[in-house]
Amino acid sequence: MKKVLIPTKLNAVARELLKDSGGYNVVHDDSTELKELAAQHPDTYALIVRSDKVTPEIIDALPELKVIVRAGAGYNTIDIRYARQRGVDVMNTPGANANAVAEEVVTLMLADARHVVQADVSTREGKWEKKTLMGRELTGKTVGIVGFGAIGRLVARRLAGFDIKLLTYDPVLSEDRAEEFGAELVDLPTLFERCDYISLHIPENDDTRGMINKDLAGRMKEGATLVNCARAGIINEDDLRAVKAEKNIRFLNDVYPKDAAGEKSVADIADLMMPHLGASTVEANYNAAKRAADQLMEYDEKGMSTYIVNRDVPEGLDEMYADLAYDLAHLARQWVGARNKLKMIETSVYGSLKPFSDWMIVPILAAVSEEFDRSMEAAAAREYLKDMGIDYNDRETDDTKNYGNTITIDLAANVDHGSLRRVSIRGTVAEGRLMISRIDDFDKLYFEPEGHAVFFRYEDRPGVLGQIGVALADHGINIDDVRNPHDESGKYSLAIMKTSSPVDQEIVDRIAGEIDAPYAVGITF
Ligand SMILES: NC(=O)c1ccc[n+]([C@@H]2O[C@H](COP(=O)([O-])OP(=O)(O)OC[C@H]3O[C@@H](n4cnc5c(N)ncnc54)[C@H](O)[C@@H]3O)[C@@H](O)[C@H]2O)c1
Ligand SMILES: O=C(O)CC[C@@H](O)C(=O)O
Repeated sequence: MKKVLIPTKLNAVARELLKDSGGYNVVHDDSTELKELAAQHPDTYALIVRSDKVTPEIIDALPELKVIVRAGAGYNTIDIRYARQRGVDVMNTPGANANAVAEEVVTLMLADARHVVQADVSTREGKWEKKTLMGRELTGKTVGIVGFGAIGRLVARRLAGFDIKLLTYDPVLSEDRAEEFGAELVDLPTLFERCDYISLHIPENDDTRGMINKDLAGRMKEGATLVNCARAGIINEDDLRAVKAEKNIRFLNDVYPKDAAGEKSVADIADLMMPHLGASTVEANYNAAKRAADQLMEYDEKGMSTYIVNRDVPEGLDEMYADLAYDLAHLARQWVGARNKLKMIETSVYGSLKPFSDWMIVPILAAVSEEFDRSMEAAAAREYLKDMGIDYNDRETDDTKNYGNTITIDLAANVDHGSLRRVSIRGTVAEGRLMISRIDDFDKLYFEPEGHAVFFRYEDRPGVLGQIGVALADHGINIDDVRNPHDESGKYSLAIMKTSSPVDQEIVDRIAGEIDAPYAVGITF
């Protein structure tokens, strides 16, 4: 029998279903540390967790481990890359607790608007504070939802009865799809400027960490409310602190860097705090537990699952080419504007990579969309593209061009006033290194996508490189490497500089303004 370890408070339905199937020996213990349990049960085959941290040490302590099931949505607590290295599949149960979170968001908004917590305390104290506890109504307000996935969409539906004006921002959402939910798709700054309530429903990852910064918080309306029932890391706490008092912002919070008792660093700026209770309803706990058990049994029956979030590259493909596709798409996404709505992806895959051209959409989509992970499947990627209204074309290629094993990725995204911004980037692997060989008309670049870099495309004239160098130096940024090719017409130049540290897009945009460069990107590979 396969041993399943459930080291967390999870509805007993998971344990019962697995036991009843006759194929599993289940250890369900929510009072012992995971580290200790791992030492006691080294023969564990499957681990079912909630927000428990699954580190390389835990994975190493379980040599028989084949699968980890996250009974929930966010899997930022699991080292999925290390799990892959160890041949361990990781699954989540997306959507199983979405309604619980959506209801928590509405609860927090209403509780704060009507001072429920203070009113209870003061009335119990014998006070009668009708004047100071004057509330506000949610009805008719403008609400912005950042991240229009399972939870974001449910928040929209649950709030519909309040006749709100709904705005949303999600880089992979089409206008039509947003409209189906009665939402207007806007860019992030607009959402922050126009909304009375803003609710965050995005995953925490390398791209979203610290995303809610001083610039965005500073755009909020006087007295507006920010709700975070997603992950703590997506808000730059100090930036929010800096603008909160000045703008009289309300901040309602469910999530923290660590899921544990003790002082909370946000306590001084949060107006309402919950101990990560978003998914903590009887119903959600049941749904997530049942889904975890069902998915595990289905995985064992079929030997695979569409819920795996850390799938590997296909057999026969050198993983470096998957990394190449990812890096090319990552740069292309910044080039067309990371926040602009993506409309089209086209690829040309040459040489021995051709058999994998279909699959390449996986790392490409992972690079351009936060919602997609490199471990997901190509079929899911195509489904996703359809859902998001993104055209995808894997072009016929002609090997007489002698491009060797190269990949070209073209992206197009909507910019302001409905026009499209396009870019075409080609790359290869040479001498065991990733190489970007072409960006639009700038050929033979042989630039290694590694570390931090800035790109400026401008009309060629003397002195521009110096200007960029001085501007970067003003911010304490050193230049490690410079390329400065001309395009085919000789009219435009591309300044590519590797830098000693990351360069904020804000600084890049400022320099771009100074040197009149319409295309300017700061990137970390
Ligand atoms: N408080 C809780 O208890 C609780 C419970 C469940 C989930 N969560 C958190 O909420 C997150 C969202 O959950 P979900 O089930 O809706 O996930 P989901 O994958 O269905 O939706 C996430 C959405 O965010 C969008 N997105 C990604 N990056 C973005 C960005 N930079 N800007 C705007 N949108 C972006 C994606 O395109 C996607 O549509 C989870 O990742 C998890 O961290 C918290
Ligand atoms: O399991 C929990 O209680 C929290 C889960 C939630 O944050 C999730 O990402 O699904």
